[in-house]
Amino acid sequence: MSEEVLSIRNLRKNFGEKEVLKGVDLHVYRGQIIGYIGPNGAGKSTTVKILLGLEGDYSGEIKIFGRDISNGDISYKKKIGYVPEMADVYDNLTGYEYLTFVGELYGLNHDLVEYKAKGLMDLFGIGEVFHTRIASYSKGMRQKLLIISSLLHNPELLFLDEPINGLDANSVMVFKEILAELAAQGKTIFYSSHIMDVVEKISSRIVLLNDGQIVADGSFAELQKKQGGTLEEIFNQLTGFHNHEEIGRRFVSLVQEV
Ligand SMILES: Nc1ncnc2c1ncn2[C@@H]1O[C@H](COP(=O)(O)OP(=O)(O)OP(=O)(O)O)[C@@H](O)[C@H]1O
Repeated sequence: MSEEVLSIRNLRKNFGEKEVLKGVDLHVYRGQIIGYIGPNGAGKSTTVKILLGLEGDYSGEIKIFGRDISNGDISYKKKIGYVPEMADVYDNLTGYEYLTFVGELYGLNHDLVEYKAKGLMDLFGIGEVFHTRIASYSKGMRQKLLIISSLLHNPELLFLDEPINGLDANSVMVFKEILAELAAQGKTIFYSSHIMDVVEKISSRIVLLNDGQIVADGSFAELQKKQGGTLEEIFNQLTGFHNHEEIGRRFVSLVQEV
């Protein structure tokens, strides 16, 4: 087994009275692409925020790169990249200004960041807006900028929350290649999404969180062997959801009441 990058033991988290994470155990190894899925409100973002040190007050043990993250040493964050589901980018900056700012925060030399930022924007098809203000970027362009900013410092561990939001079909193909190549280079990727067919294709391992607990953990082939069907069907079965047709009918029926 290759190097353990992330280890979570009996992770529990409450918001007030509500227990949101109910004893999560997870061990992630170098080069894995983890598809981290689950219903709305299952606790996926909460897990990721705790791992990133953005949310505290949890119980259990978390080790990243072999070190307990509660020990006050935050140097592990230098080797992490993060694409949040929703991010405020600085609209008044240009792509160039934003990326060089982020790169320099990571301690990279200005010329190197500028070179990488321009090259990565060119490759992602947005090079022509390098010196244009972000305020005028389309949704997909902003998303590409976020992806690039998460990778400038060549992180070992990447957290991606709905990273393909707004990306067109061609860009999604490029992005899938980028993920496969990063994993082949030994990077570890934690990928949260509700787009099941993409998760099914890109993940080397799928972890399904339901109501604060892991209810499935394995490759798509392994899950399919146990449950059968597509990942969407496996998701429906394991989260006990069978009444979409009835809900859809009742929803439209209520819409029609005027
Ligand atoms: N800051 C907070 N204060 C109180 N409750 C919170 C807070 N953040 C999250 N929660 C609650 O914790 C639960 C898990 O939320 P979380 O955002 O982790 O879910 P998720 O699995 O990421 O959902 P989604 O798929 O909708 O993004 C929800 O019930 C949510 O209301």
